Amino acid sequence: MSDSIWAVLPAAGVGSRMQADRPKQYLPLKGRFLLDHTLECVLSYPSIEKAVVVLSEDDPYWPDSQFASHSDVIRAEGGSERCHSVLNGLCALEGIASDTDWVAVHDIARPCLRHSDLDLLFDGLGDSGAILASPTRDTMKRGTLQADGSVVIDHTVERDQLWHALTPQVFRLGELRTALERALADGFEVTDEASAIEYAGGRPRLVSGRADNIKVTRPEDLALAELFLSQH
Ligand SMILES: Nc1ccn([C@@H]2O[C@H](COP(=O)(O)OP(=O)(O)OP(=O)(O)O)[C@@H](O)[C@H]2O)c(=O)n1
Ligand SMILES: C[C@](O)(CO)[C@H](O)COP(=O)(O)O
Repeated sequence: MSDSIWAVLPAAGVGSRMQADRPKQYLPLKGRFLLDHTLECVLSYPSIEKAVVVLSEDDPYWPDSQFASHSDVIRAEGGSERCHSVLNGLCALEGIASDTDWVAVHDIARPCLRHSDLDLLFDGLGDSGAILASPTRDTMKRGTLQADGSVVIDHTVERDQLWHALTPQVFRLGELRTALERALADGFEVTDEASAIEYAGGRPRLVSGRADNIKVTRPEDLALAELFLSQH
């Protein structure tokens, strides 16, 4: 790829679903912070120039990261939701990166990413960018919440071409920043970068990636991440 590639790593979440005593990105995983595994993968990928790590303003753990003083790490301040943190991260690249450069947004909470998947992703970029994704393996149901708090099946979702959106998600820096700003200004809910690009009329590609590129979200995910990392 001729254009430069930059990374933005949203890492300002509180990890409430993890029910831990600290944000999940700072939980121990194979002898180091979970986020240090993610940073090692991203910063060791030759084509990535620098990584913007988006941290909570009051993050007390970061100075103990192995990458706290790394020369290819740029810090940015997190926002109230993931999309705001990502936008802050994109803005931190202004004056450093060109609007036509590629930016790869990757959840810090996905430590099992492999370089082989990054190769596939960057080789598979379309004009509107691309995201790593994994085809659903299970029958998918749409539920309806009942008055008594139970959930009943409303219908079975057509499974053909149904994918789990993963990260990294890769777009042109200026295009993504503009799409995010517009979606947020319009009050459109943005849970991943592709949804903002879609809202702006873009049609990002889905690049099939490994299903073990999990986002550590719930307590049981940590042991799974440890198993997957042991297979690297
Ligand atoms: N305001 C926020 C919220 C989330 N994130 C980051 O976005 C990624 C995906 O979000 P998620 O898995 O939901 O993390 P949390 O928001 O921390 O988890 P929870 O929803 O359980 O609180 C994580 O790397 C998280 O650190 C962020 O940078 N800024
Ligand atoms: C970006 C993402 O990881 C793609 O699946 C997901 O949307 C993040 O959602 P979260 O609720 O912020 O974890």
